[in-house]
Amino acid sequence: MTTHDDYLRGVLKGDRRGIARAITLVESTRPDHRELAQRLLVELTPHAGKARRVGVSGVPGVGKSTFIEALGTSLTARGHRVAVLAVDPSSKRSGGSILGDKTRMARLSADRNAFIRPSPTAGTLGGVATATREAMVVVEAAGYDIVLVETVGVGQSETAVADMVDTFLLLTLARTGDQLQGIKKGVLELADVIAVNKADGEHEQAARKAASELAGALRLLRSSTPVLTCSGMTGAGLEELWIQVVRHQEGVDLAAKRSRQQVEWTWALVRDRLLARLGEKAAPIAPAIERQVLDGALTPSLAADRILEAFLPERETPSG
Ligand SMILES: Nc1nc2c(ncn2[C@@H]2O[C@H](COP(=O)(O)OP(=O)(O)OP(=O)(O)O)[C@@H](O)[C@H]2O)c(=O)[nH]1
Repeated sequence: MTTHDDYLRGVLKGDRRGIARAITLVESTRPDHRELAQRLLVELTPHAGKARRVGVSGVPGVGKSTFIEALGTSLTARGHRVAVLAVDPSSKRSGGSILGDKTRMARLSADRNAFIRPSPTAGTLGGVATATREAMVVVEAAGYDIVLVETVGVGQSETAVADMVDTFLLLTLARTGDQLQGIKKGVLELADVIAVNKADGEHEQAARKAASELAGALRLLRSSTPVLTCSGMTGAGLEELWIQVVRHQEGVDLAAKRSRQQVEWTWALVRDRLLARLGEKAAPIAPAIERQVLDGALTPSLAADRILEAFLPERETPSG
């Protein structure tokens, strides 16, 4: 049986197998594992926090794997240690699109200064995001000084990733017509740096034009988010892009941003767990109450009180 000290030593030694085992532990939902994981995280935390944390987002097909492989190898070539984590609540880990999948980043996964971990499969976004945040503590304590967190450009996972990184990078593609139309507005607000990817060969001109249009549109929105072009395939623009990432981090109060993220994360966990427990407690009475609402015997407001009464020992609900 692996003890607390084994996990701790494995991670601090920076040994890949030890890191992988510790991440498996923090991803586990078994109560005894959770307890061991939290003890481990408390001890690892003082060793963590020294990495640059960068989120990488973009719709499927934008070229994230190729991009991360190219950026990651250029960073390890400059002496960095790069960890790639992922948040993809839909991942099944058996075929299909699994973020952070090693087979999609063959060069980087063979690089001894890189560590790639696919998205945990815990199910809910909250669960997956929590496991990834905890994995970030593990890889940082193990000495990785750059953490790239990949996410799919769909659903709420981008917000979850933006909440755990210092800089959120949005990859997009050149499109004809209105550049903003193809990008969800909320995601634009999350982005600290935007890059029009696949700016190579015959696409290069279109990518440049798209980037300048997008920059113009952002200026109208009073945003100063830098917009660049790059190519994961040729490596063009990656150096300038990394300069912008570093510049962004130098321009914000990182300590304050991370403190805010920790507190927000705490409350997000409270909400998640409260809802989960409420769901468990309410499960036996829920069908009957729902039926009464549908029959008109209960108003939704009274029904909500009934459900909360099953959860709270005494009537402490804020409503009426
Ligand atoms: N021309 C060009 N093609 C690229 C570039 N990057 C990726 N591609 C191609 O675009 C397709 C998708 O690239 P992937 O790197 O797998 O990325 P993705 O589709 O975002 O996929 P996931 O990482 O699975 O989300 C592949 O056919 C790549 O060969 C690039 O910089 N230039």
